[in-house]
Amino acid sequence: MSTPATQPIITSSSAPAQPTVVRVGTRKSALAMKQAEYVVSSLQRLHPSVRFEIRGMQSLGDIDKVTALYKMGGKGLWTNELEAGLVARELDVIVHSLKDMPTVLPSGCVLACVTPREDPRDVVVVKRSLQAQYKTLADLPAGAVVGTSSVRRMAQIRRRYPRLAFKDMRGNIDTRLRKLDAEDGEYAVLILAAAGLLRMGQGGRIAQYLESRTEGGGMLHAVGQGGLGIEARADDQATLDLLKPLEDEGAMLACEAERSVMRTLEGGCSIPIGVETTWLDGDDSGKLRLTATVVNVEGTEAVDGEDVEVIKTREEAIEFGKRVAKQLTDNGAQKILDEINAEREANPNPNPWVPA
Ligand SMILES: NCc1[nH]cc(CCC(=O)O)c1CC(=O)O
Repeated sequence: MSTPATQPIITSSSAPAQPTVVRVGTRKSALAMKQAEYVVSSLQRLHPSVRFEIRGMQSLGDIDKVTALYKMGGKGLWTNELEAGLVARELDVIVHSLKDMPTVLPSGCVLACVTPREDPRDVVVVKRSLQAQYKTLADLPAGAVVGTSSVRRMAQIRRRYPRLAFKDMRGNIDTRLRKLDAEDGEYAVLILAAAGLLRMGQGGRIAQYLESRTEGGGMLHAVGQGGLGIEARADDQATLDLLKPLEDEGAMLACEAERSVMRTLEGGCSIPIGVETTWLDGDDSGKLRLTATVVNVEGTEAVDGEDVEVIKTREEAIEFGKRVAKQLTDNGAQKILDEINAEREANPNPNPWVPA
């Protein structure tokens, strides 16, 4: 059979040809656009002959600012439209805040690359007019209002500082800072991710870093916090090859372990879980410590788990995450998870849960 003249000549090399245009999808928020611009400029330097185009898309979570987030389903709220575009081949990659990326991806989609991680910790931001008086959570007087929509953050802080009050706070980072600083505003502090503030050039607003060793009470961050995840189609080898050199292996392994804890525990629903991962004894030891906590909404109960293992591959990271998840369920996390799920089904929860 003769080959029609219009068909490309297939060479013996298995490497797919470089694409000429790569369409990069992202949410349209200022932070998401900044993150996509960072990824695109890094890719552009690596691959000068490829054209990278950013497509900002509004997600359901951005468009509907009224419906309580938990009623909109939680998982995938920020990413469903983008993934539909990826599957339909209208996009070639998606740049996500890893923490907003579901732990289970649509069939045919993969987490292709995790870039170097920004500081994963949560931080305290103090209202401008109170900055001279208060530097840390421990400084705050009884009844001071902490702004956060995250059950994970609220429950962990409430456990250590039961005298503080909590109030929902939604919106993009700039909106939240404006609401915090408003003269007639009721918030004393906000809890935010260091990463978002740093990327938005607002690092100067950070008053206190929260972590497991924070004096007065530890705080574990969200799964994937501070990381950027790049999603692509599993069968798009040419694009996967373009992304490979951007990967930070240490960040990828740590984030895969964190995501595995979450994936193992969550079943059908997102859950309030805090984590912390640390590479021990220098970069080359391969020894990863993973700490995790599951908290109840009231902040009265928490179940903790921790382990150290040598992790060299993605598969090992995922198995490690499963073992820490098992430790959490062995220690009683299932009771907390069942309560959260039962409450969610039974009653339109006045405290919408935001996966932050
Ligand atoms: N929940 C929203 C969200 N998703 C990603 C970030 C920025 C930090 C990051 O990359 O983890 C934020 C803001 C925040 O939690 O303060």
